[in-house]
Amino acid sequence: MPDSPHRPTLTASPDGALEVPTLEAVVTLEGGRSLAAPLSLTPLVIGSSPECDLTLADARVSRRHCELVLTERGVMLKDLGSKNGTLIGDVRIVEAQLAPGKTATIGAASLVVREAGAPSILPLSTSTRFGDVVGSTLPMRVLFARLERAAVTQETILVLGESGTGKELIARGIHAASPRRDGPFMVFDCGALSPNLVEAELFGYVRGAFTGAHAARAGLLEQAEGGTLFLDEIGELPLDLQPKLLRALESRQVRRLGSSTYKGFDARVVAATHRDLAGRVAEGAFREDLYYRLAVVQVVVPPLRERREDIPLLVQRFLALQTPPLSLKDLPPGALEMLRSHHWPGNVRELRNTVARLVLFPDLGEQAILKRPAREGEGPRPLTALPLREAREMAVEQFERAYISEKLREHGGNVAQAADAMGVSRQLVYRLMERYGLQRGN
Ligand SMILES: Nc1ncnc2c1ncn2[C@@H]1O[C@H](COP(=O)(O)OP(=O)(O)OP(=O)(O)O)[C@@H](O)[C@H]1O
Repeated sequence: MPDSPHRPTLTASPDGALEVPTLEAVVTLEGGRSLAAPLSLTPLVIGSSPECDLTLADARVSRRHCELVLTERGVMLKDLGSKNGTLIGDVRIVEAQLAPGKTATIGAASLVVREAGAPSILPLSTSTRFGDVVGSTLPMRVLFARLERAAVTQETILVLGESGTGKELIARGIHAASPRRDGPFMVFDCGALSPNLVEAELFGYVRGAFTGAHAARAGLLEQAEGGTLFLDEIGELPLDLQPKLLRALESRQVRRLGSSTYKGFDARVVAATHRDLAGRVAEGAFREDLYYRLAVVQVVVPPLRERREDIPLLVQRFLALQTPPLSLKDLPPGALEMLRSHHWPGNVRELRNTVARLVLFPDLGEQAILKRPAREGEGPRPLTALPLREAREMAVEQFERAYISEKLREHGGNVAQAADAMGVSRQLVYRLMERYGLQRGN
């Protein structure tokens, strides 16, 4: 099929559906052989690693070299920090539009996008929110439509997306939109505890099951009876516990630690991770059978930089939550533009914190975005200007940042030792370091 003369983008039809052009990425290798893969709303990763969507056996191609994704702005090509770069013409790009017919170069291979059939139609939510999750861009409304349908069922849902994109908020939204809304909503971070504690926490134990088990205790699967259990960072679940969780999900029964009998439970599981779980399966770090069991419905939350048009709506929401409620006109001049143009590696969480800082310190300007420890004088007094929930979250963040920095310093930057001293897993420390922009030497 010939390349379309127009730029292929996503278009919403008046009846609330999204028309998605059917496109494929075609890579032509040095010897003339070509490989093709379909493009969708989720990124297509190209690289030399076998877990990529398109694998190129070329020494000049990095393991995860670049990715292509269909957006409202057209097909976007993004370099993933490759060693030898992704080029359009002679220009090494970080992120650029790849119009049909234009050629990009990766190692010795060329990459083009072409139409591969009639457009398909995806359901699109008519709402710009799902629970407390707000978003008006097309990928978010496609996501909301899937969530609306899946929430009312009993199916397990796997939520994928970078840190701070709102995965936990989505899980809360699923619970609130489900027939289980009057039951409990419980959260468990699979990477926060040491492996033996994870098992006791999830499955429970009988009295005397281990030293310190003075009384029997129900695990979270039982505690979430009639409600929803949100398993955050499921990718960190220790490998040896994975068959046990799979068995529990399939049989709807748990066996407490130290017990020989199984007991039924009635909790719906929503799991999330910021990791590429399929990649973890390929590496052997996550069991394939559990992955498929969890991903009965799989949704991907796009990073904020891929839906910048949502920024004003999100900012509006965070301002409206202030006491007294504020609006966009209360922001310092130029602030919205500055917020729109930032890259947001910490996604919506970083945006929310930046808005809170701008409200507290309107003179900060661009500095409001910088990740830095709180300055002298940015203590408890101004936090009272925020609503309780946000003030509490900011206080916790300030505390965690200072606490982790201090522990890392005490242990000469050794994450394993610092994690031991804090009584948490190494993965959690790495995650928090990433969240707060901390380095071992900070
Ligand atoms: N679309 C959204 N609308 C409104 N608030 C949002 C949205 N997305 C995220 N937030 C807010 O951003 C913050 C981070 O969201 P959340 O904790 O759900 O992210 P996450 O993806 O689970 O992060 P992590 O992977 O680090 O656990 C929360 O305060 C949440 O309320």
